[in-house]
Amino acid sequence: MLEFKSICIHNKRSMSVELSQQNRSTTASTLSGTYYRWLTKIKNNNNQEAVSAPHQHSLISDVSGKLLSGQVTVLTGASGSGKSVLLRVLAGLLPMDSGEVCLQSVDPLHNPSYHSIHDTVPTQWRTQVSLLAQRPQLLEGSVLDNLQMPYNLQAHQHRNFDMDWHITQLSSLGRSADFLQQEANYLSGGERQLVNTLRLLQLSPQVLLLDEPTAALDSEVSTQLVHLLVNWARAETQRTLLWVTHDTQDVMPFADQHWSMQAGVLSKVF
Ligand SMILES: Nc1ncnc2c1ncn2[C@@H]1O[C@H](COP(=O)(O)OP(=O)(O)OP(=O)(O)O)[C@@H](O)[C@H]1O
Repeated sequence: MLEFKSICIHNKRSMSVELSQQNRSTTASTLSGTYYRWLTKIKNNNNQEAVSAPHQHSLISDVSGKLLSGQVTVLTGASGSGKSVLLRVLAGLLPMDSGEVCLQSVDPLHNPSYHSIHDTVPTQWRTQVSLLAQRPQLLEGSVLDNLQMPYNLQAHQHRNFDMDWHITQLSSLGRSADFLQQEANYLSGGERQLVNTLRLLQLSPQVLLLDEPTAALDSEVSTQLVHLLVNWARAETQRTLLWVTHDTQDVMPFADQHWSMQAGVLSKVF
């Protein structure tokens, strides 16, 4: 289960205003007279702007929620409303200005443990809370090279690559084992997303954050991928999915929760 509370993120403009205010204060303490009064006036003007228009400077405002184990949560909202920003924060890829994200796990003896994002090494956090990004980055080489790549990383060196598992998943996506030998550089956008998805799923994170995973796929493969992801989530009780999409048709029948993001504010639809 992943719980997040009171997350706030300001955009760069407001951060640069805050920083420049701090710099001006430091400089002003060494000055006096006209220049000091001028600096104070600028500072006050900036403060008035921030007070009169607080939401202009927030990408995410006081956002809280719970992703329960075994559940699929669908997140919708207008373009630019902050959905991807929230996913990146939960994955530990974007720092928050305030708030908490906490992962609850249960060991084989059913003892719960809690890990705060603030106290966990980022690489360790991302082995359990993984983001499937909108624009997949693949390396030069074959599909197989890309799928095997994570096992070179220290965080996954103790795991073994399972070729049979990949062939089974590819078959459910209408692809034969020959797909593994294709050059990643020549893949279509949709095929790149399939490789990216399998590359993450094989590592078995507890929380999977999906940023429009079916956007580049035709409707047949899109339906196949939705089934693959939902089946994957349901295969282990601790897994949970947070699914950002503009196309709810395929995934909504599997949704346990539906959230909506509007201008950085999260609300519950059900
Ligand atoms: N690191 C950042 N610093 C400042 N602004 C950012 C940053 N990342 C995103 N933004 C801005 O935050 C807003 C929300 O972006 P986000 O990518 O979360 O939108 P979205 O809801 O996922 O949209 P879409 O549905 O089109 O993918 C946008 O205006 C974007 O320009």
